[in-house]
Amino acid sequence: MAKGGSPASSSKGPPSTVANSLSTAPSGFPSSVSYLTAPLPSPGLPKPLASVYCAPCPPSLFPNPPPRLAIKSPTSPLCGQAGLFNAGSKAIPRGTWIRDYLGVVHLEKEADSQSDYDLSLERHEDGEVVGIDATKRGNEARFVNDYRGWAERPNAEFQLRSWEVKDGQGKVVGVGRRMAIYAGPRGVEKGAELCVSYGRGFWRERMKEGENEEAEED
Ligand SMILES: C[S@@+](CC[C@H](N)C(=O)[O-])C[C@H]1O[C@@H](n2cnc3c(N)ncnc32)[C@H](O)[C@@H]1O
Repeated sequence: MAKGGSPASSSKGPPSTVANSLSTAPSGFPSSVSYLTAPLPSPGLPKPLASVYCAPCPPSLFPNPPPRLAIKSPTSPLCGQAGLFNAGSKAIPRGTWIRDYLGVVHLEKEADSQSDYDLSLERHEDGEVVGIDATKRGNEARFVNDYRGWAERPNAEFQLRSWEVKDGQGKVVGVGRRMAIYAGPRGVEKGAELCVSYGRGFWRERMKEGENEEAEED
């Protein structure tokens, strides 16, 4: 559902209130889903990958303070579902980091093909695809809907976010990577529902599943 990009950060950052304000679930977060503040590794995820994709992000390395969000009934006609809204007092400016997409990080062979909350984090040169699934554990990012069918265009986008942790001598002692939601080129208006593009591949798979189900019913 997501593609990569890569705003890397290494030293500059907002005040440490960022980590605190991300530590509690926003209003509307379902009690049936465990609220995460950092991704979790699946049982089969090799340790070197877990150290990159699941390490907590040092508070000083978040790109900006997290905008206020709410989970509510969506603008779109998605019956009984929820969407993610800008609940702040202003528009979210273009390029603002909004949230990391948190969930269980896994290899492709562990992917749940029925999941509505699984996205591709990164494809490695050896062909291995690392995914992240927020079905049972995640954060508010799991509620972002696709723009198709109800909005003219996405107002937000998925991008890969990377950081480096350095020691006192400037030597890199750790790296981290997350799939994150950023405000799109026109920003996100006050009160607006956030929407992204999941990518055509996501919907193509859905259509195939629908066709298979219909064929089974015939
Ligand atoms: C990551 S979840 C998004 C949050 C979801 N609305 C919820 O309430 O949990 C992805 C699922 O939302 C639904 N969805 C998101 N955007 C949609 C759209 N534009 N049209 C139809 N269904 C959509 C689909 O069922 C999709 O599998």
